[in-house]
Amino acid sequence: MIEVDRVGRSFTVGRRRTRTTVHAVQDLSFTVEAGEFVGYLGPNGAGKSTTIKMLTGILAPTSGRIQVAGLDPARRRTALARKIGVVFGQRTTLWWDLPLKDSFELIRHLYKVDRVDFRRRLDELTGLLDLAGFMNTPVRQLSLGQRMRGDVTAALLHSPAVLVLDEPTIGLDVVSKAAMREFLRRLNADHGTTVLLTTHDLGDIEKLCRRVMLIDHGRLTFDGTLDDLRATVPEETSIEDVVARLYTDGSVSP
Ligand SMILES: Nc1ncnc2c1ncn2[C@@H]1O[C@H](COP(=O)(O)OP(=O)(O)OP(=O)(O)O)[C@@H](O)[C@H]1O
Repeated sequence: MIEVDRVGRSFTVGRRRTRTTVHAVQDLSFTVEAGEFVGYLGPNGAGKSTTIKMLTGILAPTSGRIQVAGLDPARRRTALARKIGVVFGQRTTLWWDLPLKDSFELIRHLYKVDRVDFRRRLDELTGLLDLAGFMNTPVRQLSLGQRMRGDVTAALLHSPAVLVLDEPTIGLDVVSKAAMREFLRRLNADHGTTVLLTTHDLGDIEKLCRRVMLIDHGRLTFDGTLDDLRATVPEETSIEDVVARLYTDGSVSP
C-alpha cells in the first residue's frame, strides 16, 4: 500500500554565504502492506513530518521513489486524495466559521462522494466518534477534543484505504485519548484501513501498533515489532525508557 524506495529530501536554507543544505530525509526505504497499523517515531526534527508530506504529495522527494495506493503522490496528488485520508493533529482542515456539518457537506462535494454512501458513512462516524452533540457548532467554538474528532471524520468521509495521522491525540485528555485510540483500533480491525501513525505519545504506539519504525536524523534506525523494540534492551524497561535510549544513542542493537 505504501512503498518508499531510497527516498531523500533536502532543503536549502540561508542566503548566499550562509547557504546550507538540510538533509531532512536520507536514503529512506520501507513498505507498508494493506491493513497494517504502523507507528512512525522519532525525536523532534528527525524527518517524520517531511516523510508524511512526501507520502501525501505536499512535498516532492529530491531523490528516490514513492508509491501510495499505486500512485506517485507528488505527481498524482488529486487522484491520491481520493484514496488517502490525512489528519494533522496540530492543524485543522475544517472551515473555522462553519458548523461542523457544513464542513462535512463541503468535503462531500470536494471529494464527489455519493450522497447515499456519504450519509451512511457520516452516520457511522457520528455514532463511533459521538459527534451528534456539536454537529451544528461552528468549528472555532469546538473544544480541542471535539475538533479532533471532527478532523478525523473529515479525513474518513470518502472511505480512504490509507489513513496518515500526525499526532492525532496531542493535547487530548485521558478519556478523549482512550476513545480516539479505540476508534482507530476498530477502524483498522473492522475496515482494514491501513494506518501510519506519527506520535510522540508512546501510549498510542503501545495500544495500537504491532510494528514500529524509528527515524533519526532523516534515516530509518529501526523497523520491527514493538516486542523487538523492547528486546533491544536487556532488562524489564518501559517503552519510554527504550525509546529515550534509542533517541539518545541513535542506534539499535538487537
Ligand atoms: N521547509 C523546510 N525548510 C527548511 N528545513 C526544513 C523544512 N522542513 C523541515 N526542515 C528541516 O528538516 C528536518 C526534519 O524536519 P521534520 O519537520 O520532518 O521533523 P519531525 O520529525 O517532523 O519533527 P517534530 O517531531 O519536531 O515535528 C529538520 O531539521 C527541519 O528543520
